[in-house]
Amino acid sequence: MTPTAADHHVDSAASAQTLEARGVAVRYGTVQALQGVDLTLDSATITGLLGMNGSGKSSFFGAIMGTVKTTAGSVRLFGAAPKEARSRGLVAYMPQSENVDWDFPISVREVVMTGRYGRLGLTRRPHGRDRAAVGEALDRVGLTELASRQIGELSGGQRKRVFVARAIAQGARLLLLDEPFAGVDKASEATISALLRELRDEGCSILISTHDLAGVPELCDDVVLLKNRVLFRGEPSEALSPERLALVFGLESA
Ligand SMILES: Nc1ncnc2c1ncn2[C@@H]1O[C@H](COP(=O)(O)OP(=O)(O)OP(=O)(O)O)[C@@H](O)[C@H]1O
Repeated sequence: MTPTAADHHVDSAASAQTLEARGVAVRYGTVQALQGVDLTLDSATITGLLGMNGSGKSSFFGAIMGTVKTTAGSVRLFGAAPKEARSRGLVAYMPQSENVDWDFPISVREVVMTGRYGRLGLTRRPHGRDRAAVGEALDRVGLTELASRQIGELSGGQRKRVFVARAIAQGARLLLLDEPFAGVDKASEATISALLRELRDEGCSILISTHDLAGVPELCDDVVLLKNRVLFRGEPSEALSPERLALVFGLESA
């Protein structure tokens, strides 16, 4: 088969660093949410982003997606600017549940199809291959039977799985998950964690903000401790030492 321009993009993306953030700063009026944040991510890793409320986790996700304005520094995804990486479908974002309008009249299948929008062209009319990709993604996260439901008619864990399915349908290579386990029961958390590990093993890089410290050693390969800047980056066992937790959360232990 003759290589296409799209293939060339994917090839060049494969050779570049998944994420390269240098000196990122975000400021809202007088609030300095992030300052001097450096972070690189490789493919095929799950990285936990830990920090207390207000430490800048969501702002960092926004800076990576290019939806929050940075006041200093640079972000490259697969060698491209955030907006370009987004338009190429390389990066997917799962927002915190409270930032989603669950009453919006849209079905599970339609939300997952939005992951294909970048490929649909101006008419936004799905082709057979788009419907097949959505069907496979729904199947993979176990939501096939609920595909026609309005998104508000799902449990907390099912709602999270819709976003994982959307990222799969999109073919994203970097997943940014903001609190994927909030409002999720233990069984659903285990299902979602297993799915994320599978995606990691297929080469995806996954950055997860979570307050669920107990689940971090099993899920994450690597941990970043954030307090408006990166305080620590390394193995979960080192990140979760009592001294480091005290520094970041003011806690004695996990
Ligand atoms: N739109 C905004 N306008 C003004 N200040 C903001 C805005 N968004 C965030 N902030 C402030 O920036 C800082 C970082 O917020 P951010 O939401 O990035 O933290 P977070 O670590 O994601 O918090 P949480 O764990 O509560 O979600 C906080 O002090 C917050 O109050």
